[in-house]
Amino acid sequence: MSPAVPPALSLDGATTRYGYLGPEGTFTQMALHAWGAARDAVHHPFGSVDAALGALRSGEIDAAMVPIENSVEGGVSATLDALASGEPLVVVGEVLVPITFVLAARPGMPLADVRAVGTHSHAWAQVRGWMGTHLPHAAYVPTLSTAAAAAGLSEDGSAAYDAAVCAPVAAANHGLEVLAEDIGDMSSAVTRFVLVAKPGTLPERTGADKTTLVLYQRDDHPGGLLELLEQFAVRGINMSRLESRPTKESMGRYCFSIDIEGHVLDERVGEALMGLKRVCAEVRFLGSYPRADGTEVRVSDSTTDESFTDARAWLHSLRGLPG
Ligand SMILES: O=C(O)C(=O)C[C@]1(C(=O)O)C=C[C@@H](O)C=C1
Repeated sequence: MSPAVPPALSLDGATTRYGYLGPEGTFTQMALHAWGAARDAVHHPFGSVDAALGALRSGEIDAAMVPIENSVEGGVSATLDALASGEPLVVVGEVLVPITFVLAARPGMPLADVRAVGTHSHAWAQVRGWMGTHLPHAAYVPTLSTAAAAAGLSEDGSAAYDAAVCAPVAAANHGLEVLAEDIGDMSSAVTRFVLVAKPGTLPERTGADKTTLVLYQRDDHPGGLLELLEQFAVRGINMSRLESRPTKESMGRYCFSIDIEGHVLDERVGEALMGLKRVCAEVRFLGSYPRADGTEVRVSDSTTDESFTDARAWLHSLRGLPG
């Protein structure tokens, strides 16, 4: 799978300070390498998504690579929630990384003796079937990342688990022995990562773009979600992700985290955003950026830029205004 081609950003490769969910050996670090971040740039590992995005907000780093969505387990709540509130941040690019897990332990540990396994919650969800078959009695110990689980085994022997589910590179980095390879339940598993920056960086329109939004409703009423979605439907905009997340203010209050196909500079996307601005309590624009898979957006004749500008010129003529 080919990684995203970095767009023209004001993030200059050699001097950019990149943060990522670490430590070394995470899938997130692989995403940063696949993005093409210059090896001589600063690559700063953080212990959590919140810590990486916090450092971005405080100006300690210029951009952060974080996981947002996995093809097996779905959205990464820590990322969705950190982007949905607080000081605004924007996505400037995405990377897709194929996910392959190994089960690794200190040298000499037989598989039959593994009583507890440490890993990231998203990784555990992707190996549940394998664990049920091969280690049905093993307890699960959550760690902040898959590489943190591997690192824990190589430390002073105090880890609360005997084996880690991690990337092959993390096992190698820590001198661990691989007890089993390719233990993911879905061999096609992919995680989507986003490079996040402060607002002010708008990647160029490529014709193969995505826009990410978080929508807050004014109130709860029949057809409320339909009212939001029809803004896309009537303008021929395809949605590629929709998730509801609690606003955390009270029970039953949700916001909607959405990816649509297209760029904020596309007329149809701009018109949809204006429609949402009218009907929502808040529209949080989380960026327009090139799709990692490069698939061009299919646009019907009635929703091209030209059809919108023609219609606007026609309205202006009815109003006696210049085109
Ligand atoms: O723990 C890691 O290695 C990560 O990069 C995090 C993460 C995730 O949040 O989904 C990334 C990819 C895998 O799906 C499992 C864990």
